[in-house]
Amino acid sequence: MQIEFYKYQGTGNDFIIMDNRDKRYDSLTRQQVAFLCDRRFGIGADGLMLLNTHPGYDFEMKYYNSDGRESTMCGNGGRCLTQFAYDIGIDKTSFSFLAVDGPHEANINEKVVALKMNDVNQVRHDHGDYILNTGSPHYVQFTNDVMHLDVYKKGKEIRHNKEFEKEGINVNFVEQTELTDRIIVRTYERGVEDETFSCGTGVTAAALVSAHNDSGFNRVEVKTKGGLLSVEYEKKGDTFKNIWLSGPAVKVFSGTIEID
Ligand SMILES: N[C@@H](CCC[C@H](N)C(=O)O)C(=O)O
Repeated sequence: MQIEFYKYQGTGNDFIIMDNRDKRYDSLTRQQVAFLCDRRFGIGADGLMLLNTHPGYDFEMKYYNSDGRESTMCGNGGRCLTQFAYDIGIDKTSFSFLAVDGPHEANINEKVVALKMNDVNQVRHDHGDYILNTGSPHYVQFTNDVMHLDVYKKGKEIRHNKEFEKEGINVNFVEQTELTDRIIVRTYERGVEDETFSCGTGVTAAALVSAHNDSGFNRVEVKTKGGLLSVEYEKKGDTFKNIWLSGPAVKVFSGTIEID
């Protein structure tokens, strides 16, 4: 089968995207997705997305991790897919799309793609660390000197501990900088089973638990290995709403590939 693909990245979190409005890629197998995402034998990416149609929405997002399995919400993926929708002619600046965790809004403004995330109503406190779901499950641990941390080793340990082994969890290491509204985040992603350059739902989780205003509006700037994102939200206790994740989403290249 010949595949027409597009490669996008959002702060270095990279994705293969396929236009599936005519359903031609409906029967992709787990092995085929894993092959396409393989950085040596395939195209190479952290994940793969199909842009599907869905009544009442501009499009539907289907997301697979690089291990070939369909997974939960991907924040950078949602931002890249919105830019892709615009690039293929869905000519809007405000989109509404359906993802695995429900409806999302997204806006494009001067090369910044902003994605509205679902409200978060629960944060679990775990020995000074945090566990929360921002569309995907996240573990957040604060640390010093995050750029020198062995994220692969430490992230893998937490992801595979008894509690998380079966479902998996994404693990974020966060450094609070001297500026109250700026943090640095590095993430070990389940399903990639490695550190990625950025993780949108992870950055969101880290920004929520880094609030500098406990009752009201917050804006947190987040530095990742692949660039800068920002997260805006309203906080009341452990509930968060009007959460917007914003940053660049860029087309890298497109092409065709033959797969068995
Ligand atoms: N890179 C993503 C998260 C993708 C899903 C994650 N690997 C999982 O399976 O939970 C993002 O930008 O949010």
